[in-house]
Amino acid sequence: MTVIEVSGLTRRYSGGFEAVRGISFEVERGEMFALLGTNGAGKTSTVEVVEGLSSPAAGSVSVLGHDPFRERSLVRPRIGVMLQEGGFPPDLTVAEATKMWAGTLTSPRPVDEALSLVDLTHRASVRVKQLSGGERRRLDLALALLGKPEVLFLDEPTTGLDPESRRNTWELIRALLHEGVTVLLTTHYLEEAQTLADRLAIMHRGRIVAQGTVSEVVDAYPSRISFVAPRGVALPVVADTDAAGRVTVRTNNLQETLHELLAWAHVNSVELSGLDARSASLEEAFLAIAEEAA
Ligand SMILES: Nc1ncnc2c1ncn2[C@@H]1O[C@H](COP(=O)(O)OP(=O)(O)OP(=O)(O)O)[C@@H](O)[C@H]1O
Repeated sequence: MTVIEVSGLTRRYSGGFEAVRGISFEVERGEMFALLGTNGAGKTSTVEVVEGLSSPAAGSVSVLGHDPFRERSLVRPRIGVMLQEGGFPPDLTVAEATKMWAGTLTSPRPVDEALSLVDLTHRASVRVKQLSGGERRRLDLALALLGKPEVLFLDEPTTGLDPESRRNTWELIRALLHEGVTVLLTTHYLEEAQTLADRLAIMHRGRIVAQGTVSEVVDAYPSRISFVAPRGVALPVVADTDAAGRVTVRTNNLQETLHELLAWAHVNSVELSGLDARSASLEEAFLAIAEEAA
């Protein structure tokens, strides 16, 4: 079932600037779709329209089968938005802020449950202003989850989190996806998208310049094999060697090239020290795409 459908979406600001220029993507139930892009690419401008905060200048958006702007009252209770800085009176405690937010919802989770999901139970009686940056981010997530949303909008959900909290948040998001929650993620943190997203789109200047599963996007970029070989040996493959003698081979067929190299090293008794072979990362693909697009 398609939960989010964006077709030919264009968003224009007063003054005529087109921040989003005819983009299309779909997100299925229980799937995470990540919107990535350079600064000013149009991610926030897109997400705001999908959340129903603004109407498109052209094209259409559907969330859970409804127009999120014109039928906002039907869509809003079923979505959760993780805001950047919830904007609560800083003197409220964590429990009070959560309770206050719960008061605006029709059938919220119990406050204790929402806080426990994000590991903030032990901080329930602390004032919001006394939380660390990472704890505040987790409170923002608790508030987004309070209404048991079917669709969750996450904007940089793990910024400022320490590695353990980040892992825990990823686990929580995975569990939500498993339960069938649909997630639209925007992030600059490419490892997060690579780890969690089923599919993603990379935006640049209002357009989608690459879209697909992580491997579809990444596979278009060469894998890399590197090692240090004894000086003077003639390698069986095309390679670059840096001043320190480290050899880098780029290939579109990692398995084949690696096999060829290892067979050659074996037959010729050549030691490839510090051997490392890896597919392109999402970060490398992103940088290459951003460079090409610019
Ligand atoms: N209210 C506005 N009026 C006019 N232009 C705007 C407005 N809001 C955003 N823009 C412009 O629209 C473009 C897209 O901005 P947007 O915030 O959607 O990008 P983004 O991809 O979310 O960027 P970032 O990664 O920096 O958060 C930018 O050029 C921005 O300056």
